Amino acid sequence: MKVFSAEQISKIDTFTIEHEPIASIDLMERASSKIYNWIVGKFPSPQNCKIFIGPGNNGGDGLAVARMLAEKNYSVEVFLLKISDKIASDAQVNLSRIQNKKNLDIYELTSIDNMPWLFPDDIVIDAVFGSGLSRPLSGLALEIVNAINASEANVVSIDVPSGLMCEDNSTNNTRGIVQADYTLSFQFPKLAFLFPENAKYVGEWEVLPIDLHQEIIKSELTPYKILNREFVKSLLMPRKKFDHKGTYGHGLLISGSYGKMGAAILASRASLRSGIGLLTSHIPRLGYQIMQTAVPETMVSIDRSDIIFTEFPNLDQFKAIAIGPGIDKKQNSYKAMIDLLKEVKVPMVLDADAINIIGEHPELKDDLPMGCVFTPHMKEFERLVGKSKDSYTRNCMQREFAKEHQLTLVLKGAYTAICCPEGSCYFNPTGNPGMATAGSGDVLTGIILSLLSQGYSSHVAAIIGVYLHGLAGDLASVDLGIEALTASDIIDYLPKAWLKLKK
Ligand SMILES: NC(=O)C1=CN([C@@H]2O[C@H](COP(=O)(O)OP(=O)(O)OC[C@H]3O[C@@H](n4cnc5c(N)ncnc54)[C@H](OP(=O)(O)O)[C@@H]3O)[C@@H](O)[C@H]2O)[C@@H](O)CC1
Ligand SMILES: Nc1ncnc2c1ncn2[C@@H]1O[C@H](COP(=O)(O)OP(=O)(O)O)[C@@H](O)[C@H]1O
Ligand SMILES: [K+]
Repeated sequence: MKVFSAEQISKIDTFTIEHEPIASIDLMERASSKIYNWIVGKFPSPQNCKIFIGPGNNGGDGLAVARMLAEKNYSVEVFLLKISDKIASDAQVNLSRIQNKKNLDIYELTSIDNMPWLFPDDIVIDAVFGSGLSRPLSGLALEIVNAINASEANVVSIDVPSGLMCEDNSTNNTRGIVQADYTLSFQFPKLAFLFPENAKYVGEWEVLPIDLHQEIIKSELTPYKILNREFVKSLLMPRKKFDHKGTYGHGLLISGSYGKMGAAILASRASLRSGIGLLTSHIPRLGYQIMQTAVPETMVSIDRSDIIFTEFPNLDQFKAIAIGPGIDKKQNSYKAMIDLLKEVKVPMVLDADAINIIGEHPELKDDLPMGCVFTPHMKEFERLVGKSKDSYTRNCMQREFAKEHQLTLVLKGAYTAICCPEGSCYFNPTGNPGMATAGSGDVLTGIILSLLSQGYSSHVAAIIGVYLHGLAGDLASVDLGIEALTASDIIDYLPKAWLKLKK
């Protein structure tokens, strides 16, 4: 699913009106009826609805929803915010359509002193500002938003929580944004919904399709997309009857150190559960018996060091290499990394301490081989790329870094973002907070190594890997719950995740 900017959404809106064609008031009616249906589905018995209306088309939607709910015997109070002399023309039409309606009262809000009391079981519908917000809230709008946030009512925001910019909130007034329980976004999610600091404003969000014109949706370009199963499935390469293990490549996994052999085992097991032909796990000497016992399917390459990574085997035989899970960042490991980066000629995944080593020795960024995939979590990202004060800025830095160094940069978390060398950014919808547990990142590294070894290109391996990893976590959480989930469970559910992805 594409994620467009507010400016693009307005363009798509205009194109739809001209080319469907449909009158703008009828498009507003179509959009509003989707909101109405959702509200009636969520709150089926008629309740008190307090609807706050701004001067633009978002307010127009709120007025149309008010009429529909009143006709369904909900008790509706409409509050018109007097913050502008202008009112959008379709909003004006919808205002005239609710005059003298049964179950519906209209009030003008000229000052915060007229603010109604909001009861916990009220449904507050926030139709103050949508995608046309042009500046941070101030004055009456700000006071009303604060009063809504101070209440315990159920808050449903139409299209966007009022006060939230659709993309960049780096200079916004964060105290002037509605904290919705539910946000119902027309046709597409907004980029801002995918950033952690905005979760408290957006609440649970849903996309309501309103049949905007497919032609422009297809042709309009955006760097931002949210992954879905159909797209990820379309990237899979079929396995053929006469394929053999050589077909699916030989991967080298450099992982583990004293006290962190578990990372090596998790990554190795995940790799083998993701279709790799042959796997060699390079580990410090102390891990030999552990690895041979825990993961009999892998071959083992032993470092001369008992406890850390200091050397690597001949690389000629490997189709892809992963380095990082549990390796630590001792001086000799850093030295071995320098040599490794010089010698590698195949795609490579760098995770955990491999990223930290590069963060501490930025000159290594100039030696990165083609086709690298980096998989940092937030802290590792900061060490590699730098600090940022908000997620939008971080995402811009991420895209820039991927372009500058021609690599795939995966920033892990909820809605993991995968930035590709040519500038696109995919957000992953699978996964859950149960995966916020030790070792789950090691599992992802193993999966991506496996896909690279099978011949998937770097960004495709990252996309499939991240989606599959989250899907396995989701399937595991259905059976096991969130609290008890471990990284090993994610591996155990990879078979089911593959089946579900290919279904
Ligand atoms: N996507 C679609 O296809 C469809 C979209 N639809 C709906 O349209 C919505 C977008 O409508 P919209 O463009 O009229 O903008 P909206 O957010 O209502 O407000 C703009 C007004 O607010 C004002 N204003 C802005 N910031 C302000 C501030 N801080 N403080 C005070 N005032 C401020 C601004 O004034 P100005 O910036 O010019 O001073 C202008 O008057 C969209 O979210 C969705 O709900 C559906 O109806 C149909 C299909
Ligand atoms: N709340 C969440 N929602 C979705 N995925 C999550 C969530 N928390 C963590 N994850 C996923 O779990 C993995 C955690 O990786 P990481 O932090 O590197 O763990 P570790 O270092 O312990 O292996 C990432 O793939 C991340 O996307
Ligand atoms: K709104």
